[in-house]
Amino acid sequence: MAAASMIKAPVGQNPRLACQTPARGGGVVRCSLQGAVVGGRAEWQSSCAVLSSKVAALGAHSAINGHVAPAPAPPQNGAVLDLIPVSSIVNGDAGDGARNLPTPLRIVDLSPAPMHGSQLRVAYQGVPGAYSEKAAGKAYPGCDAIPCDQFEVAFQAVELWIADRAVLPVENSLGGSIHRNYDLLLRHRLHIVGEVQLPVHHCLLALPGVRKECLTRVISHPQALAQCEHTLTAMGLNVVREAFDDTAGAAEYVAANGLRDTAAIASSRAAELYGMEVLADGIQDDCGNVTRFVMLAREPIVPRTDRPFKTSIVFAHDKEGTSVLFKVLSAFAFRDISLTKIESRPHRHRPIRLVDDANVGTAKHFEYMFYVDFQASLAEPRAQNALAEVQEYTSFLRVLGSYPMDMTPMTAGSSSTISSSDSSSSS
Ligand SMILES: O=C(O)C(=O)C[C@]1(C(=O)O)C=C[C@@H](O)C=C1
Repeated sequence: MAAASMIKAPVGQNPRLACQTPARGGGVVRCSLQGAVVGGRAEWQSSCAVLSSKVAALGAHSAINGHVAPAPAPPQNGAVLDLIPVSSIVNGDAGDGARNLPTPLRIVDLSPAPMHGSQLRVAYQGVPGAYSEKAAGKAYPGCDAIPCDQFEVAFQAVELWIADRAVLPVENSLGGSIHRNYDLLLRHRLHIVGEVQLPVHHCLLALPGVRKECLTRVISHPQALAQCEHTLTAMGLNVVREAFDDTAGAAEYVAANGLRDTAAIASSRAAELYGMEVLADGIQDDCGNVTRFVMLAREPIVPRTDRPFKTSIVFAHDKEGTSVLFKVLSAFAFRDISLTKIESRPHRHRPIRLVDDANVGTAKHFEYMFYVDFQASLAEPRAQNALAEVQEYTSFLRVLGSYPMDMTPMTAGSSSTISSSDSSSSS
């Protein structure tokens, strides 16, 4: 994996944000997989079927990224884009006279990649040595891993064709959900095309020669600090904890500034990269510490039924009471579809709802977006029927992706390669 220089967040306003945010202005939209407005149950089912066939057709056409259907190119100021392979012209399919014609531009030629090559470019948050970089390598062996200084930048790198995929953490077995990425999934239009689970093995790193007793501070990513909290206390260290953007970045910071009173929590690879010493190995509070990452792409993959799939959705409702959530969950329970995750996040545009004076006027309700992962493929009729039913109960529903489950056994320290339909075709 080659590492590029880090992509930084653009300074100033982001003109793309408005069109990337669904349900803007406080309203709720009814949308299908592609964000189109749809109506009742029958329409939902037919749009599922239409989408499946469209994606399948595109997938068959794709020569760029294996099973992932090619996305439309970003607007190119009137440039004409053509997916016809150059070889069909050069090989004479278009007649002798065509041999001297200029070669048509292809989508891949227009990519503003900093390291343009044949490898898949995968954006992750952090600097080399971060766990996210390792997850990118596990998801897409041999990829060009592109470091980004923020999660948001990794999303934009894919949207702007600087990267082909992003690999981002969404939950950890000790620290729980990484809420920022749930919010970003909703604000951006990328699709989840896979998941990868990474055992996370933390080390306490300090400059060579520094002893534990000299430490007054430990810095790391908040998730890493949370995952080591009990061990740090049990070690008897008299240190303050400070949050840093990412684990490897914390190690780099200590090394670059020659801080002899500060340790970083990071990987052993970060120790090697930044010339740090490992003071303690395996300091996570649980030896089975695992972080789940999702792989994101501009286009969805073709849902299949020949292997275990997971589907991720997000929904909101505007009806009073709690029965909506109960009904939604029952739509899966009645079809024997297991849920693997449920997460609620405050509704960005409707965080509080005031009840009017006639209803005493003091009650305030928080409103939520619900994220649910369930174990079924969107190609299965039971999943389509469950979603059709969910749509009847909700005011907003979006499918974030239907993708192969990471089935690798989670033994401590294991980092075997997964083979999803997306990753296996990309390396
Ligand atoms: O800081 C890193 O190394 C990361 O890759 C980020 C991150 C996270 O956001 O959860 C990833 C895995 C670990 O759980 C700790 C930190």
